[in-house]
Amino acid sequence: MTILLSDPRVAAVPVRECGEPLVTLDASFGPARARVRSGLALRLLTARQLLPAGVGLRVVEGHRTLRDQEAIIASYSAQVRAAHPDADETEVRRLTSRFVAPVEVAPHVAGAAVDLTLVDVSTDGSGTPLDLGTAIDETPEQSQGRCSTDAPGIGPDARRHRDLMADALGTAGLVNYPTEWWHWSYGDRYWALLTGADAALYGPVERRTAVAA
Ligand SMILES: C[C@@H](N)C(=O)N[C@H](C)C(=O)O
Repeated sequence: MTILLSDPRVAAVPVRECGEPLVTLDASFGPARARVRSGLALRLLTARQLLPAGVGLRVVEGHRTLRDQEAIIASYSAQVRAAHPDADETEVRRLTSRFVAPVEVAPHVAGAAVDLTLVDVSTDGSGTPLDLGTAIDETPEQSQGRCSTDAPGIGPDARRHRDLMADALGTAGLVNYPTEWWHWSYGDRYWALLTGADAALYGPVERRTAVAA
C-alpha cells in the first residue's frame, strides 16, 4: 500500500540534520546542473555505474526553494479542487500529495531528492531520452495514473527502463515515491520511514550556502 507524503507517519519522523552541503551535479548528469546534498550526489554516481553500458542518468531537478514548493502546491491543489469538487480540504491535501509534497516534509527542499530519467548515451554524448512511459511531471490526471511507478498500461520498453532505474537507484540506497517514477530521494523523512532509519539526515536547506563540486 502506497504511503503518501501527506501521511502523518512521514512528518512524525525526526530530523537529525547532518549539515552536508549542497553540491552542483556536473554536466554529465544533464544541463540542469541540479544541486543536491553531497551524500545524494555520491549515490547518484554509484547508481550510474550500475546501469548497463550506454545508459545514463539525466537529472532535471534537485534542490528546490520553499517558495517554489509552495507555488507548485498552490497550482496543483487548484487543479485537484477543480477535478474533485466534492473533496474536502483533508482529501484535497491527500490527493495533492500524490504529485507534490507538503512543505514540511518536502524532500526537494531538503536537497534530498532528484527528478530524473534515463538517457541513451551510446550514440550521442549528450544523451537521447529513453521511453519511461510518460513525460516527467505528468500528473496523475494527465497520465491517467501511468505516472505511478508500478502502473500497468505502459509499453514493454518503458517497463524495462523503469525496472532498470529502480534496480540501480534502489541498490545505491535511494527510495522512490511510488506515484512518480521519476522522483527518488535519499536522507529525507520519507526515505527514513521507508528504510527504517531512526531519523532523517537532511532537513530544509533554505539559506545553506552551496559549494561547487
Ligand atoms: C512536483 C513534482 N515534480 C515533485 O517534485 N513531487 C515530489 C513528490 C515533491 O514535491 O517532493
